[in-house]
Amino acid sequence: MARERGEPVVVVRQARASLGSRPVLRGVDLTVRRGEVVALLGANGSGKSTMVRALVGQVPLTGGELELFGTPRRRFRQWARVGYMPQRTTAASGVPATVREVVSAGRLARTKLRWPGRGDRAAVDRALELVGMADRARDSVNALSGGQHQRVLIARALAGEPELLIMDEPMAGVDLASQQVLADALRQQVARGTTVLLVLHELGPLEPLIDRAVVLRDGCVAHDGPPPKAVGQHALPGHDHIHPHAADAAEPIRTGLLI
Ligand SMILES: Nc1ncnc2c1ncn2[C@@H]1O[C@H](COP(=O)(O)OP(=O)(O)OP(=O)(O)O)[C@@H](O)[C@H]1O
Repeated sequence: MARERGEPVVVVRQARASLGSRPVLRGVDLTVRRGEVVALLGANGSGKSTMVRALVGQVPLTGGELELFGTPRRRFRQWARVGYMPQRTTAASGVPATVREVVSAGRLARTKLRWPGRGDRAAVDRALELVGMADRARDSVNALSGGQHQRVLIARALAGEPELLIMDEPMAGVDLASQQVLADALRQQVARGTTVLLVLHELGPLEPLIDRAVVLRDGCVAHDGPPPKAVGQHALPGHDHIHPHAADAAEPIRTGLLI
């Protein structure tokens, strides 16, 4: 893809972090430049969520450095420039809120204490349109399916019109039709120049959007380069090419990146 590459938006240098007594990040290097769409891949427990949670300040580093928009993370305050979608949670959290209210919360870093204006409402409308939830705006989030919750959480991240979008497994538990809707929403966002860092298990319908894949293994970077070409499980580096019908399939061929 021939998008203009700009200055680094995310810089991670030799990041180290522990959860409890377990070292989870063991010297991660990662750079995402303006306009890039980077997928963070890796097996369960390889440290992907911990890496993006460290970026948004939810996990402290025990070593190394993080920068957002050229500013060291601990001094970074411009959170309106960053949209974060956490790993699958429910948008409901027991609070009786409408879809529109949850998505509007994505504007808070921009509106701060002022009353939301026309521009804010337009941004919320656009985000709801993008994920195909405009007709559900007045519904309670408690009445949504899992995939619809994901759409609402993505709309909440988009509503803030962030320059950098960080998403942790946005496609988890989402059916193929919804994945396509979300991929289209993301494509439109990327066309507007948004930089994206995504934690993914497989590339799926997002594959054409991904510029680069960074694969973590045991808290270290095992691969940083072009994304795998094919779609689905077979697309993942490290997928064991073993098939039940294969005559001598005793030894799986490991390409070695995920496991
Ligand atoms: N609160 C915690 N306390 C202790 N260890 C934790 C905690 N949260 C996660 N871990 C461990 O940290 C490691 C990395 O977890 P992380 O969630 O970053 O992995 P991941 O690559 O995102 O995995 P997944 O694909 O399963 O979401 C795992 O071994 C996990 O068991």
